Amino acid sequence: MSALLELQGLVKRYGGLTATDNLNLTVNAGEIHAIIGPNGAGKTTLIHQISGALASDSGRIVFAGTDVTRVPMHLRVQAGLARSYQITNIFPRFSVLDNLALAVQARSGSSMRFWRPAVSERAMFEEARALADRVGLGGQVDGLAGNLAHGAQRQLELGLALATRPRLLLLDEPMAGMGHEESVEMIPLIESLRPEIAVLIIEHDMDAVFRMADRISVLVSGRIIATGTPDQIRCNLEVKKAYLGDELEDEVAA
Ligand SMILES: Nc1ncnc2c1ncn2[C@@H]1O[C@H](COP(=O)(O)OP(=O)(O)OP(=O)(O)O)[C@@H](O)[C@H]1O
Repeated sequence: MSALLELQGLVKRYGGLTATDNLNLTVNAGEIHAIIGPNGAGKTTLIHQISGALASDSGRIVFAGTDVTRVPMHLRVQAGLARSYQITNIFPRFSVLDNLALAVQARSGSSMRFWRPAVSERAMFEEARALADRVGLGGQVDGLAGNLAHGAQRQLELGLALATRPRLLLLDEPMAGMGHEESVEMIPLIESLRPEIAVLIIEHDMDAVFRMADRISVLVSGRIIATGTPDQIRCNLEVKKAYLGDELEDEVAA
């Protein structure tokens, strides 16, 4: 597998606190790579740095062979590095289909081409419909986005991110606030992105992480202490000592 994203010696400081501490990480094309770690380990900070929402103090972020460390967020999105939400927000009073169509238009539109639509309206809605099907909302395209259940809204956010045609999707706790049934629907959806789209996911639901991930990296105090397959991480003594311990044995009994 080839490296799609490489983080080299990445650092982020908040005053005297080093939240990302000389961090190295590789995400391969087409893999689902999960980052787990205790509260305050630096997971959200890291996702912000990769997406471009937060500037890094030092180190390099290389995406698809290009150094994007100083590249603004919208250009990272155009290059195929997208984050689930915060790319396009849901318009609650628009239908599911219209939300997706707008996201398609946002991707294909360009300020240099404002005098004519970048894609025909028909093509735009066809793509929006295909995206709705892909994220399991094919039966709800006419409903208002604001009326969707919580889990379905997360599915729509995923659809909006897919409208950017990412090569790497950053997912920050996609199952947060979901009930068991909603999580169970989300897992195959994320798995279905592979191998076309690589996924870097932060998720507290250990059961979901250990089911889905090809590889897991464990983040403690801003440093990756281990990277490996779910089985390797499950058996890693340093990981058990530093973080997972009994919690992992209870939740992810092999
Ligand atoms: N804007 C900020 N200013 C100062 N310190 C911050 C800021 N954001 C985060 N921190 C600190 O940086 C460290 C890493 O925080 P971060 O939110 O990235 O961790 P996390 O692993 O995502 O935590 P959680 O699992 O609880 O969401 C923590 O000690 C946190 O208190």
